[in-house]
Amino acid sequence: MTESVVDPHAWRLAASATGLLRTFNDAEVLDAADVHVAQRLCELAGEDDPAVALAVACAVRGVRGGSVCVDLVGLVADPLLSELPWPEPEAWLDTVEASPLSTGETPALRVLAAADGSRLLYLDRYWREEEQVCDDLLARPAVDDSSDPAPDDAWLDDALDRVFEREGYDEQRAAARVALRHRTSVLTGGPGTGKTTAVAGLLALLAERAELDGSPRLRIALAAPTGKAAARLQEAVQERVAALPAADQQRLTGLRAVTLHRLLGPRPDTSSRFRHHRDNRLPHDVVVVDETSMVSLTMMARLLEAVRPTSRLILVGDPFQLASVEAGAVLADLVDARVPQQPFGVVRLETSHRFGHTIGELAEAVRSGDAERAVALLDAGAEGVELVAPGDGTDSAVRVRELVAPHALAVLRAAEAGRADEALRLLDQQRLLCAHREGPFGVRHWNAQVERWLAEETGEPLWSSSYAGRPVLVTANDYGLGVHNGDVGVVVRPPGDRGPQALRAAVASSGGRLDLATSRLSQVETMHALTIHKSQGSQAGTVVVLLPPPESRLLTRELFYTAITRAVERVVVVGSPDDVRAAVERRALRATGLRQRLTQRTAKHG
Ligand SMILES: Nc1ncnc2c1ncn2[C@@H]1O[C@H](COP(=O)(O)OP(=O)(O)OP(=O)(O)O)[C@@H](O)[C@H]1O
Repeated sequence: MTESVVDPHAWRLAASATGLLRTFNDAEVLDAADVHVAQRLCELAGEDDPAVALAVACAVRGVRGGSVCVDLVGLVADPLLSELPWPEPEAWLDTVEASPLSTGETPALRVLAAADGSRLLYLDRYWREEEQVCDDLLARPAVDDSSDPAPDDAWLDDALDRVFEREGYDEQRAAARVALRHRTSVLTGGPGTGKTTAVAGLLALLAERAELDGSPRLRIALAAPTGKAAARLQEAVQERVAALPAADQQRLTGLRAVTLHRLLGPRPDTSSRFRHHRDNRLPHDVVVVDETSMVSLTMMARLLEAVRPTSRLILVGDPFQLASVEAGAVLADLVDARVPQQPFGVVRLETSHRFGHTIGELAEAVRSGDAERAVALLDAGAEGVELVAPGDGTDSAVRVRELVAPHALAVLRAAEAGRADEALRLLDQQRLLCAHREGPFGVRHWNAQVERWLAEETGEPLWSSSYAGRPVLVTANDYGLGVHNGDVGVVVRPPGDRGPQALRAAVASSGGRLDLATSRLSQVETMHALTIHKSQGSQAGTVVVLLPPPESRLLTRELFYTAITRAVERVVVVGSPDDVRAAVERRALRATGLRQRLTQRTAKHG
């Protein structure tokens, strides 16, 4: 074994940092990148006050963590950071507001004075994008102000009964009524609450309404932030549409889902602008966006400027799941904004139709932050949930092996025998999820561990990194091959062929099973274990979640909720009750000002 000679923290140290920036960089509150951006901006504006440089660095740090702004007063009050020599926050903000960085012709810093008296500090780009999202949302007319006829009640009752079964679909019927009344609607709900079913029914109603009005056939866009999510949306919508009466199916033929990037039209010269924008709007009458929690502020700004004000925009998602990789939490902001004038409709579907009762209760306890209830449910070990805690009589590692190794072995046996469909089906029966990539609780460690177990069980070492039975996760879209980032597959030995070159990859793509030479799939990772982030949007029969110890800052309530809600039938949490409590109590909250802006602006005009 060779020791790593690279200090993992070295890249975080900014050699040029002095004074306050140095202190905060040494304390690992600021990264080298935060320091460098702050130094550069201050230099350009001729600002030499170290407190202003610290404020800029904190704003950059916020964006790195997914926030679009920073509440300096809240940051100073953070008990974990209380040892640091913070400036007095209110005076600090006054200094920042008076700085040439804020007062210049093209200010780099902006401060939003919220109605609750707080002041939020922004880098200019995010301030403008948030302002634009707020403006564009409020500029979209509510349906009642348009020339559309209000949906006639008698027609609507009949139509709702036709597209949603009479029994058990009241939530969806109510959601469709709200969405029909608004140009912009936000349709939220946890996993399996029937959001896609509601969307399919709603589209059928809109298509029929257009026909009754003598309008041309509706142009409908279906989009999602990632290729995988778009593929799932298409599959789910097609499935739900196929369950509608024939006339509705006719009106909704040929629906295709694409990524938001594709919808907006990528441009070869820039990755931040698109072919469709304010002066070249999208042609669609209805735009449905799924997995909206994963849409960043920047992407939402691009979308809203491209959608025609008169078209319908339906934003679908679960605001409690992980937010976008880039900064912003637009869906959560829209749901939480207290907007008196209702410029958009917000509906939440509550009843999950996917998983067992106890998983639903556990998910709800985690979502609402009730750590003791979550621990009690897991401890009771009722139908569908199990806690594997250290020191409860069984060795956790033994229990994890009991759960994981037979499943990996079953996949391997099917793959060795060339039974690709069976191997893929088995793969979806179970997932091992980790919060981390590296370290003893990380994906890399557990992938190697499962491979060791497989070698022990079969008595044959796995000589190569590609072997029959290797589960793989596709990590990049390849439109030529028809695979998407997030698709899963298994390496399979074709029946009767023992040659080492013969291995094929069976991939479960949205268009069905693909059979590819393993050499053509370059962007894949072994998937005996998967990060919770990458599992977002997928499901498995049983989910085994490995909790890191409480001091891990990665495992948050939102991450834990996402992990649990991947399970259809059973959740096994491996960790102590204290690990569970720590996960439920730690929030991945993002600072944004959109809800304040929306509330303030609608109150002003109300
Ligand atoms: N009201 C209902 N009564 C019974 N089953 C329903 C109802 N609504 C939806 N379902 C079923 O529940 C499952 C999940 O529905 P759907 O895919 O519409 O949910 P979703 O919220 O879009 O899920 P996802 O978590 O994938 O976003 C489907 O099998 C669907 O047929």
